[in-house]
Amino acid sequence: MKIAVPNKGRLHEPTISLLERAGLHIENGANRKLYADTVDPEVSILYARAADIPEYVADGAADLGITGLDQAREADATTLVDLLDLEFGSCRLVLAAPEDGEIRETADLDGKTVATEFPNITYEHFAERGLDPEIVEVTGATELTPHVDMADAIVDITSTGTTLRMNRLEIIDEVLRSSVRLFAREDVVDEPKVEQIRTALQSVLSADGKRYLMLNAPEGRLEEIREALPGLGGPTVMDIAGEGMVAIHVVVDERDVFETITEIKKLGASGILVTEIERLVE
Ligand SMILES: Nc1ncnc2c1ncn2[C@@H]1O[C@H](COP(=O)(O)OP(=O)(O)OP(=O)(O)O)[C@@H](O)[C@H]1O
Ligand SMILES: O=P(O)(O)OC[C@H]1O[C@H](OP(=O)(O)OP(=O)(O)O)[C@H](O)[C@@H]1O
Ligand SMILES: [Mg+2]
Repeated sequence: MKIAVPNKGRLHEPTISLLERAGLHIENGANRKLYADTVDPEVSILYARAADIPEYVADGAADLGITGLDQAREADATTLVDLLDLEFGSCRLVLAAPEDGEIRETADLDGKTVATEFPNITYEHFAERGLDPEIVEVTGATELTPHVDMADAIVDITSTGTTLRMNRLEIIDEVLRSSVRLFAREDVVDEPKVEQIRTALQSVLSADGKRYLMLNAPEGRLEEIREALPGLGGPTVMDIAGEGMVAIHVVVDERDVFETITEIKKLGASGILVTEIERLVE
């Protein structure tokens, strides 16, 4: 089983970190290598450009791929199945035009020129509305094109909005919301290894923002303490031999930790320990 992952750019680092946290440690993965092994002898890594990953998976060079939804849509790889939202690389593909210019809405672009790194998505967006602008494909610095008379508007990625603002462009329309996904080729979706990888990645996402709370409590106050714990599926309670005390373990949301601790201390809890959770399989 081969997973195609971004070899550079902003998606590289978070993808590697997620795989590591999921237990798929990468071995011999020195920079600029095309392939790397993982601790799982059945799983290897293929490094590729984010934009090429959908095609690599569709063509069989890899079986799974981690890249942005925008890239999968642009590649129009219809044999790809979106298995899991990995919840990073969140951005929007938007139609934007010069502030205070003539272009006020999407329809104003009929017969005009739109520059983009995403010609297929852009074409679809306008075609669905019965519009037919000229689409100019660029490979970067798209935001400059309206200022050098190359285009009347652009379709480009935005997240914080800084780049658009810096280039005095404003959003006319939203074309696509994107985030990084785990994609699989249709014919491998049912393989046990694919489900195993999906579950491992999911377990990292599930653990995010959660904490493991351990504490000791007088047995007599167990019910009150139980009520104060906003736990996932209820706490685990263990007897501490012969002391009239119980040990309680529970998973709580990170944002509830402070309030919960204050509450349970009042109820006689002691020896409270809070730890991070690496993975959580629900
Ligand atoms: N500003 C952003 N905020 C969030 N996600 C982004 C942003 N820009 C791009 N992305 C996501 O990251 C993906 C890849 O973008 P990135 O810039 O890392 O690669 P790239 O431009 O292809 O890199 P390179 O040109 O160096 O190969 C995009 O397809 C999109 O899904
Ligand atoms: O809304 P913002 O937070 O400003 O982000 C948007 C910018 O981010 C991306 O560029 P990137 O930084 O990847 O540079 P690149 O053009 O070299 O790919 C994208 O192409 C935009 O230019
Ligand atoms: Mg980029």
